[in-house]
Formats: sequence, C-alpha cells, structure tokens
Amino acid sequence: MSNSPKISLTDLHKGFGTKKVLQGVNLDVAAGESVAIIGGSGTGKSVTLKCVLGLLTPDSGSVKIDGVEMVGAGRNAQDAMLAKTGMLFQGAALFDSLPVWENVAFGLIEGQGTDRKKAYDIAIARLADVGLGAEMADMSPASLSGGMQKRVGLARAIATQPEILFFDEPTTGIDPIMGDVINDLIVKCTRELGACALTITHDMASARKIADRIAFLYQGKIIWDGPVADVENSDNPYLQQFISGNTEGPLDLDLKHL
Ligand SMILES: Nc1ncnc2c1ncn2[C@@H]1O[C@H](COP(=O)(O)OP(=O)(O)OP(=O)(O)O)[C@@H](O)[C@H]1O
Repeated sequence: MSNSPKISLTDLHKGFGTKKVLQGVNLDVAAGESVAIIGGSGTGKSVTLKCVLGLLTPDSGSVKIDGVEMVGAGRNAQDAMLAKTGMLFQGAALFDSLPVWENVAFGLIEGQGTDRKKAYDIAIARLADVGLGAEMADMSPASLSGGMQKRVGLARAIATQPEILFFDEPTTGIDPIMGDVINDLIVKCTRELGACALTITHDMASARKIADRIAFLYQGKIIWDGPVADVENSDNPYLQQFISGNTEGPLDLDLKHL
C-alpha cells in the first residue's frame, strides 16, 4: 500500500446528458509530488477535481487515494480521505460569519475536535506561515483583499497538516504580482508539509512554478504528461499552442469545427 500513488485516476469517464466531458482520464500523483492539470476553459479540469473529491460520481473508472477506491465508497471512507486532504478553493470560500482565525481553525475544531485555545494558537502559526500577522485573527474575511483571502484560504488548507493538497485555480481573481506571492507560498507550504499536491489551472505561469509535473487535459483525456522542464520542448502541437497562447493552431482548428 505504501508504494501506491497518493492519487490514482484510471480510465475516468464523466458526461452530462449527451455531453462527454471526461473520456478516459489516467493520472497518478506520487507522495511528495506536485502535479498541475492544465487545459483550456471547459475542458473538464473542475469536473476531474470534483470526481477526485467525491463531489461528482464518475460514470466509470477509478479514483484511488492511497490505494483505496473512492468511487462508490461509503461515507466513512470518504471522511477518512477528506481528513488527510486540504483544499484551497478558487474564490477562497471563507465563511464571512467567522473571524479569520476561526476560518483557519475550522477543520481543526469541527473535523478533529481540537479545543479552541489550541486551535487558535495553531491558526496564528499557520497565518504566520502565509505571511499574515496575529492582528488579522479577529478580522472578518469580507474586509480583506482578494490576495489576503487567498492567503487565509491557504492557511486553512494546511491547518490540519494534510498529506494531500488540492489547489483549484489558485491565481484566478488576483493580480499577477499577488498571484506570484500565492504561488511561492503554495510551494513553500507544500514542501514544508511534504504533501503531494494536485492543482487545476489554466495559468501556465502558476503551473510552471507550483508543479513538478504537468498534465495537459484536452478533449476528455490527458494527452501530454511530463516534467515541467519538458513542456517547452514538447512536440505536442496542442500543448505548444496552449502554452504559447497562439490563436492559430490545432486548438483553433478544432474550435472552428464545433
Ligand atoms: N453539473 C454539470 N452539469 C452539466 N454540465 C456540466 C456540469 N459541470 C460541468 N459541466 C460541463 O462540463 C464541461 C467542463 O467543465 P469544467 O468546469 O470542468 O471545465 P474547466 O476545464 O474547469 O473550465 P474553466 O477553466 O473554465 O473552469 C463544461 O462544458 C461544463 O459546462
């Protein structure tokens, strides 16, 4: 079991009505590895992540976490899986009704039954990890900038010291400089935890910085998968067009045929 990938997706299919979105996704993420799934809008990155998290049920295929099958698994197996994961949501998804520290400590208090005083101290330490001072602790998330909210979301994601981290479009909605700060913090926090990370993004700069490996999702399949350093020299014309942002190329041709 210990040699199993932390995350293993095998021949994952998911459609909605007649629309086939995932058409045989295969991807393994090893312990300590950081993988980014990249792809254009509507290619199924979010659907893939939702299948991994159990928020959507695949039509067929397998999702294994630490070698344990999650598709069709009961509540206990799902809860055990979620207990070892942390997630940074696209819009940070903080509770405005709770102060910053309680957002960070939410999984500790509600999920692990940590007492509030201890959870507060941990929250302050995690806020420090993402460059935020204790003076933020009692503020309302609604009063923070988008970049600050992302930092709080990251502090929450790492609060329970998870083995697996999920990052959903971590740089969406913030300016490029703040995006880079978030990328650096993600790398630092993931390394410090020794966690494995799965990121979905269409931001190549973010993917390059965060990930060891890139998986390119196109027409329902991972059509290229390799180390970040190999992306530039890949001979895959779809990937090349995606990373260069050219409007002309095979991706464009496919669009014209829709
Ligand atoms: N619950 C749903 N019901 C019907 N169709 C859905 C549902 N969820 C996703 N889809 C469709 O699946 C396709 C893939 O969506 P998805 O959100 O995974 O794309 P994405 O790659 O994450 O794109 P983006 O970068 O724009 O967020 C889209 O065509 C979307 O409309």
